[in-house]
Amino acid sequence: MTKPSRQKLYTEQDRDNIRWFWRNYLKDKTPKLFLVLGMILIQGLVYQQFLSMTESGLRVIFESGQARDLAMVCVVVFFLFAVRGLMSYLVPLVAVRVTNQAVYEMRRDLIGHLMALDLAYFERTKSGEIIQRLVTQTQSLGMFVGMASANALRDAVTVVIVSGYLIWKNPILFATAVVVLPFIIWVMNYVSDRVKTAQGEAETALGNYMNGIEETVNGMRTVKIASQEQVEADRLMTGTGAIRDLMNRVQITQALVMPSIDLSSAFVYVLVIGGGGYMVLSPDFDVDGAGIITFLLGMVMVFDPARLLAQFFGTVQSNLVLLDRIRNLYRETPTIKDTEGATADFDTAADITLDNVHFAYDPEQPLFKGLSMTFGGGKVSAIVGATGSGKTTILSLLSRLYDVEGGEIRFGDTPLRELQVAALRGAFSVVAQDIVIFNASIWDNIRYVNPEASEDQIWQAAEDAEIADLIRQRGGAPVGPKGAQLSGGQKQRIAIARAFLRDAPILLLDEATSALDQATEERIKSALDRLTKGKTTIVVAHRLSSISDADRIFVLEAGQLVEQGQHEALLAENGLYAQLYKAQKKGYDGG
Ligand SMILES: Nc1ncnc2c1ncn2[C@@H]1O[C@H](COP(=O)(O)OP(=O)(O)OP(=O)(O)O)[C@@H](O)[C@H]1O
Repeated sequence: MTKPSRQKLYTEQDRDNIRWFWRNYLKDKTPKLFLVLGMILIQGLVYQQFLSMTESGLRVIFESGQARDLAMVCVVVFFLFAVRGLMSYLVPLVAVRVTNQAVYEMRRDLIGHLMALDLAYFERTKSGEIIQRLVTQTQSLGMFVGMASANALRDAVTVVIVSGYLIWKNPILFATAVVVLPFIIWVMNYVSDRVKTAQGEAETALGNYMNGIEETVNGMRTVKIASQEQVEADRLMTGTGAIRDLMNRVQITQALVMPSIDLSSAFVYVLVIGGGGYMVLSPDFDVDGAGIITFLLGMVMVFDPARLLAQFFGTVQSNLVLLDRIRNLYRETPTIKDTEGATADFDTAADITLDNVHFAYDPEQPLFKGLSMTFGGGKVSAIVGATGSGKTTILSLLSRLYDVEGGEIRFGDTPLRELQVAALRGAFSVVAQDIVIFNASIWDNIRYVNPEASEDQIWQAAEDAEIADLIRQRGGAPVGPKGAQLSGGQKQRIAIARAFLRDAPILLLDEATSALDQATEERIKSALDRLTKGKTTIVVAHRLSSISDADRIFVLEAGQLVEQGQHEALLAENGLYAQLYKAQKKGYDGG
């Protein structure tokens, strides 16, 4: 039976992550890092010189030398510490810039990478997790790399230089003093190991917690109407509790470091005083009182940085976890991107054909198993069908929010995959079901799709979408997060105004007028007719009366095209379309 293997402290993955971090965020800062290193070396040397001066000073005292010599020693010691003080100021000054620049670059790259990822990634990843990476994890990691590492390096240099000096002065005494080293190493290993596991769990818990906050805040309307405030509060509190327990675990484990070091230092001092005292008293050793006092002082100087260094190694593990989490995001790669030789040049007025298209969100439940249909260029096509039949998905496939898994979509003769993604999407105006409204003025919300548009063009788009009066009323007031201060119909009119303003050659209208009252819909319809003129338009609508004059109507049922044709012909066929139409008509007539 094999022993369960202990988690390795530095896995190959960690090493790879560190190399990646170095290459991307530190390598170009090498001159600054060398500057920091140089200043840190000076700090270490100051301690060594201080020890040597102290020993001389003590000898002056013990061996009743000149008071002038003593004054000289005092001046030099003061000067040495002034130099160390200056370095202590300059090191963070440089290190802070390195840190903040690294955080900035990390965030810049993460944002860039995030923007390139497929929509599918955002549909399966909790937003809390993304926020956490962009906000807290990058910050902590940057702080660690910049400040914490500079401090650790200073401590390490101090430990090495002062220890080196002590070994040179008295190797036997030094050897006696370091017998506690294996114990310290064991404690550090134990702590690091546990911290690493707990930190990983704590990060996950924190991500869930942030996500919970996001969901609750966004869903506050539903939460309140359903009187679920307590349930939501409890859910968040469960997350908070988990974080508290995990952070306790991390920090309590880390707290083991200090007492073990204190205890070890006590051991060391006793050994040095006992052993050193014996050496002074014994004629076999050439050691005097000044030498021993200086040695003890040296040990004190080593212990503090050693203790900080030990603590630092505790935090290395948690930061390796953070580094891996951030790196993980880069392991997500976009699949929807320009293929080699992709063209921006295609006939936007051509027929759009779905040829034997296969697609599944979930491999277990394929949605389209060989769907074929052609949307006439410059014509109005409508897609109807029961909810969940795949109407919106067709629109998403046309704009390559997802890729088809089989078959092909073509614009004229050009396959969709051979088009540059940006050029393809630039050819569409979309009024989607889930309208995204930003917390800015209505005006800015409309302009979003075409920042270059002139004031007149924006007013015209607003007039066409019947939202101009509201702009005049509200002025520049922001509309609340996600447009919370607007009605559903007002949001829809902003979306329609955007479509007017964008004026792209292909128009996708997904339930574009569903939230409007019949009177407004009628008014907007004539504007929409103007908008769709000469454009390839694809309309998804539940209200069949709104699409009855479409050039072609496609009827979908569970991902399959069951009927197609014009309104009158479909009614005459007396199939699914006729059934849906009659049912709706009966509903409207109140019969
Ligand atoms: N992002 C997604 N991830 C997984 N499944 C999805 C996703 N979007 C839609 N689906 C599923 O795919 C099917 C088709 O969805 P689609 O939105 O295309 O339907 P629809 O006909 O537009 O419906 P509705 O009329 O309700 O808007 C549904 O069963 C839906 O649950």
